[in-house]
Amino acid sequence: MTLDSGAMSPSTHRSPEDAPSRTGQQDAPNPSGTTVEPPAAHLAAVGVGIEYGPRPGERGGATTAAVSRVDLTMARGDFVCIVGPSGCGKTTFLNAVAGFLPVTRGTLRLDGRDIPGPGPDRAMVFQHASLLPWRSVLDNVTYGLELSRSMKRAEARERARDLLDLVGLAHAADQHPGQLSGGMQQRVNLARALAVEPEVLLLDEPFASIDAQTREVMQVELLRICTERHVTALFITHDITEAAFLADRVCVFGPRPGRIVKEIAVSLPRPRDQKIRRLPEFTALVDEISDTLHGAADSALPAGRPETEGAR
Ligand SMILES: Nc1ncnc2c1ncn2[C@@H]1O[C@H](COP(=O)(O)OP(=O)(O)OP(=O)(O)O)[C@@H](O)[C@H]1O
Repeated sequence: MTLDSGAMSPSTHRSPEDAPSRTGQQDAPNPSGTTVEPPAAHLAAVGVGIEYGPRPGERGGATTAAVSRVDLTMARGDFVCIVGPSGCGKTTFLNAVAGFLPVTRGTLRLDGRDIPGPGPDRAMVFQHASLLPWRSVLDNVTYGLELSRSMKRAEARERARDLLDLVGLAHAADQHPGQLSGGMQQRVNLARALAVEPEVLLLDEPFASIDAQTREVMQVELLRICTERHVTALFITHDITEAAFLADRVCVFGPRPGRIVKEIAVSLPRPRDQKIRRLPEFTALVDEISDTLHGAADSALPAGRPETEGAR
C-alpha cells in the first residue's frame, strides 16, 4: 500500500464494538434490566499528579508540579489526542505512561497493573526521528529487535521489510537516513516503533516538523496502521485540526499543572480520509476544541496579561 493514496482500505473501518470508550463510563442497566459491564480499561489514569524534584544544583529545592489530576480511561484500540497550552504537562504525562517517570499521586495502570518502567508493550514516537545515520533504513527498523534479542536476524529483517512496506518505504530499505526527506525519516521512525509490536503507541508531536501536505498523508496512514494492528494510541499535538482528524476523543489540558478540562468525543465516521475535513461537523469540532483550549488558557491568566502560548 502506498502512502500517496488519500483513501484508506475498507479494512480500516471500525465496528460498533470498537466504538470509543468514555472516561467515567458507568455500568448501565440494559433494557432487560441486567447491568452491562463497561469494557475493561486497557490504560487507566486515576487522579494522576506528577511533580519534578529540584533541578540539579538548584538552590532552595523547589519542586515543579507538572500534572495535577489526570483521569483518563482508554480501551484497547482507542485513539486519544491530547492538546493543551505549552508547558501544561502533556509530555510529562506521556512520559509517565511510557514508564520514564513515576507518578507522584494517583494511579496509572496498564491492563490493571501499575506501570513499573519502560517496556516493549509501549513505544514512543518523538517529533524528531533520531535515526542512526550510519545504519541503513532497514537496519534502523531492526535496531530495537536486535537490542531485545527477541528473534533471529533473518526474522527481524523480514518483519522490518513488511513494516517498511506498510509505511510505503520498501524501496528505501537500503538507503541511509541522510538520503531521506523529513517525512520519510518519520515514516522509518514509525516503522521502528511498530517493529516491537507495541500494544500502545505514544506519539509526542510526531508530525510537527513535517510539511503540511505530507503531514495530512501521514495522518491517514497512521490511522490505517493503528486500526489494522489494533494499536492503542495516545497522541500529543498542538494542531487542533490534526487532533480532530485523528482522535476518537480529544482531551484538552488546562494550564500547568495540567489536568483534563474537557474530554471531547469525536463522532466523525471511520475510515477517515481528507474529504472529512470539509464536513461542517469537522469545522464545528475544531471550533469546540479551540474554544475549550482558549477558555482554559484565558481562565488561568491574570487580568491584562497577554495570552499564553497555545495551540496553533
Ligand atoms: N526534568 C524536568 N525538571 C523540572 N521541570 C520540568 C522537567 N521537565 C519538564 N518540566 C516542567 O514541567 C512542566 C511541563 O512540561 P512538559 O514538557 O510536560 O509540557 P508540555 O505540555 O509537553 O509542553 P510543550 O507543549 O511546550 O511541549 C513545564 O513547566 C516544564 O518546565
